[in-house]
Amino acid sequence: MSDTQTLTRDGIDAPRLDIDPFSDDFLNMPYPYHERMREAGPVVWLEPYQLWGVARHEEVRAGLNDWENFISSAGVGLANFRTEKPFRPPSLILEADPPQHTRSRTVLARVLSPKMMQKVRADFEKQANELIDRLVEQGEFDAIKDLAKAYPLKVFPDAVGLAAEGRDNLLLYGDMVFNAFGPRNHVFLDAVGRYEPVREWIMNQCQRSELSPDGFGDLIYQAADAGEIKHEEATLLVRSLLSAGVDTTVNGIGNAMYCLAQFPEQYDKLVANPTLARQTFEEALRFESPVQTFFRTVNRPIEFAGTPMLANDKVIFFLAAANRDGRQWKNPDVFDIERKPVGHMAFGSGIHGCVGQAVARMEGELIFTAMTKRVKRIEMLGEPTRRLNNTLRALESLPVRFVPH
Ligand code: HEM
Ligand SMILES: O=C(O)c1ccc(-c2ccccn2)cc1
Repeated sequence: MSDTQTLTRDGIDAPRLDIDPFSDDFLNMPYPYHERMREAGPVVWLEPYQLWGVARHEEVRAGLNDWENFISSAGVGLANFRTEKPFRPPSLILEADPPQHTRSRTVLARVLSPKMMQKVRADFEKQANELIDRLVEQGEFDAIKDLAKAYPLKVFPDAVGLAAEGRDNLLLYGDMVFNAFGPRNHVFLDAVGRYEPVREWIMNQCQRSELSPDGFGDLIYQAADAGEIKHEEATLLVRSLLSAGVDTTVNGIGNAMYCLAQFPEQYDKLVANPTLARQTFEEALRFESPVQTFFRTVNRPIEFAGTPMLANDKVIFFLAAANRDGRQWKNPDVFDIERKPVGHMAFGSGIHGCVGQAVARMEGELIFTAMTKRVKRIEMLGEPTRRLNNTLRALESLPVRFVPH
């Protein structure tokens, strides 16, 4: 056995690939690797981590919709909670299966419903308009720090009912949460150093006493008052909002800004037809998916896409690969805001499909609508820099100029 060859399992009835989806090379530029995995077959065996990879749209969708064979309660990262201590107390919604998941989902689905969005839409719209006004005034700025981070960090914690102080901690926490789904590589270790000081702060913000009345957070505690869930469960569900509700939209908006800055003819189309704002955000989610991957754990011996799998096997679903699968999309590698990217996997699919997607879509729609009214052209002033994360596709900086109408 050469020291480079990893110890691998017999009986793998699928193409074996020596691809490490958490290497810097993969995280910096995943698309060639996605292509290799899609072309190798519907399911591949990734040698470095000894796990299954699914990269084609059809099989990603099918796997995420089969929650009984591909479970979440053993963790949706590399770690198997049946054999390893989770890095934090498991989420009562993400890292849960029915019936626990069902109770949590019912509460969060109500709090984050399109009906609730109508209640906060005016605030989100006012903040979007004021922010874009300021950035047009400023002219040159960093589209990540001054726009993609600034907007979600203002509107979402406001809606949750958080105090104004210390909100940058939400970015440190989100970076940690999404790194923790991956291996303990340098990306994770760098993040865990920054996370220690904020762990306690995050849990304090989830206490009912810290949340303003009738915000999203307080509404979760009201569900506990009504006996739907326990009060200690409400605290963890507020943590879910803080874990998943910021770093995701920051990168959804950040990646969309990069798409519009890279392809100015697409921005021209948006300016000519601002009703395409929502669809533009959707196409950016497909083309440059903020959430690239996550896992499931095989619950019992099964055959999936013709491949036998064993209980406790880990399966990684490449959402971003599914979103550029030529079996599903015409010209998948083209950013085209006139495409209707229905069926993309950026929000997942099935019972765990993103419960916050109405919030995310509203943030995207309002920011890009505000921009089209004021900004004639977005000019890139230099190359962006990337923030490597085990799960998220994220930019660190993107220097741009807004040219007003
Ligand atoms: C562009 C922004 C967003 C993206 C790309 C995104 C993506 C996703 C994905 C892929 C999942 C599925 C995870 C799985 O199947 O294991 C998910 C679940 C979830 N998302 Fe989002 N999300 C976004 C914004 C949000 C926001 C704004 C919130 C909160 C307000 C949120 C809260 C959640 C929660 C609580 C879950 C777990 C749902 C469940 O397990 O039933 N997300 N999200
Ligand atoms: O309930 C939580 O704490 C939580 C919920 C959702 C996520 C997540 C995971 C993968 C993709 C998108 N969102 C993370 C954390």
